[in-house]
Amino acid sequence: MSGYILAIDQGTTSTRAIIFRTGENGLPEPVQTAQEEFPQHFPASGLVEHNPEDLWETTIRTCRDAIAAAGISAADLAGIGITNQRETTVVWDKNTGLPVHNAIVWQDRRTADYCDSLRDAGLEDQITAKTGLLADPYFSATKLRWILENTEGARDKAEAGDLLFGTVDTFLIWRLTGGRSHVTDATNAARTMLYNIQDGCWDADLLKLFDIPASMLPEVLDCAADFGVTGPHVFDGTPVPILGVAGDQQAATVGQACFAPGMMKSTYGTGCFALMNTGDTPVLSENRLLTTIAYQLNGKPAYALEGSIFIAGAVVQWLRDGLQMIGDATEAQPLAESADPEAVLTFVPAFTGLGAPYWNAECRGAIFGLTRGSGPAEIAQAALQSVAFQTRDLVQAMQADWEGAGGETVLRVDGGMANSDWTMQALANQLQAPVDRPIVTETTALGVAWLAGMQAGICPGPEEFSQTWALDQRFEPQQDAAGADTDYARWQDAVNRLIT
Ligand SMILES: Nc1ncnc2c1ncn2[C@@H]1O[C@H](COP(=O)(O)OP(=O)(O)O)[C@@H](O)[C@H]1O
Ligand SMILES: O=P(O)(O)OC[C@H](O)CO
Repeated sequence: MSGYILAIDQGTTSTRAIIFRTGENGLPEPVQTAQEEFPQHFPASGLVEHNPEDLWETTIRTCRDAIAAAGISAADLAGIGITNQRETTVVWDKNTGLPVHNAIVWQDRRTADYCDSLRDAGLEDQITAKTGLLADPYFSATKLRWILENTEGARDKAEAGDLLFGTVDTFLIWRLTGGRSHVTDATNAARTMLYNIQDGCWDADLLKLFDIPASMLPEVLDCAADFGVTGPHVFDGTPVPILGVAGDQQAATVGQACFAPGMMKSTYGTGCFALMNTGDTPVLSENRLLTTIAYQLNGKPAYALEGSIFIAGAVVQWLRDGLQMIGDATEAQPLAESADPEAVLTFVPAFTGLGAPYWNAECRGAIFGLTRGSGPAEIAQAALQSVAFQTRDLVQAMQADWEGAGGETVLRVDGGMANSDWTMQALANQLQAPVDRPIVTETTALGVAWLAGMQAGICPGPEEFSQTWALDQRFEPQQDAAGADTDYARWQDAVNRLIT
């Protein structure tokens, strides 16, 4: 059966709407994309906010633009899939529909001191056992608590049942359905630090710990489910069902067809997120990785180990916007290739601290080894190489954590920065393992389009879908292991200097 699916990918720096057409083989193929960047707000060092109205308006505009550009109408859509930047926290008044504060973005570190106090009080182990996460400002719970504590009148309104909480998927669905659906999926819930991934429910102890009224929380559904139907305000009166939802990194895991335990993907967008499927058992990390839900179908969660790096493509954005060394992200690679081969700069892009496996919220970025000869090319090369070193940190931690990660590791890559061949080659060199880039690198949107298509009955099940995954290019290691280790030791030394 064929049909059209609209995938909404609400990311950290831009919103995309992509129309997929599902052909006879069941593979949703992208036919049109509309994309809009929106403003980032940095009220102070380490603070990152989005205006929720920007998230909503770019969503609506890109959806309408993509539908028009594809030459179809909303009535042709079998369903909508939504994937989103995770953890970012929105609180709104259910009576007015208006947010009470800007969205606090996943990168925001304002609750670092509070997280330190949780650790000092010995509460991190309990949090990890229940949620698979660490006591870090990254996750929604402490951001939500901060909004209730610091926004005038919010606590009282929340206690009275007037405020709703959501990650970005939930906020968009609430708006799309005209306030009729207050829902999320298990993958987004798993990033809040309020959801018990072992028991599959909001955790009463954690709600008490963070002082969050249960009435604020959305209902948690599978990734392929009936999330609601768009109201008449969205597509000129045509109702379209929302049938698939997953956090963007989990959607990419699905889009990369990492359905078997041991399969791993890494997505290079603003940050970098590596997820390894560990099957139906949550593997608790001993190396400061996260345990999360990769996807949940028919009430059954598949778990993953996750390594989260806060700055990957964002380092290229900094070369472009901060240093104005390049005019476009695609110029980073040719610039890096022109670097002096003898230069050994080491760039630790800890602009908002370091994520896995270090979890240091206070440290900030640094470039080591600068000489009079260091210029834009050498800095660009070190910036791209930092992504390879950070991924090696994660992959090594996964291998140490779980025996299922042994054997030959093949990393499937995607996201904007995966388009840089130089970076992907540096990655294969550091991992001493192949790196596979698929033809469709819009895996995030693909994953959620497939989830929605499966729920609509126009896409096949996981097995058939995984057979449609197609390789664009495999990067094999070209550097010997000793050389790669020497480079990596330089990185480790640089990180140690920053965090000790
Ligand atoms: N050819 C390229 N080389 C290096 N970095 C790139 C390239 N193309 C895109 N990027 C980087 O990838 C990121 C965009 O990727 P994308 O997957 O759209 O991210 P997000 O969903 O986080 O907004 C940007 O940070 C950009 O700097
Ligand atoms: O917007 P992205 O693609 O950088 O993804 C953000 C992550 O979901 C944050 O956990």
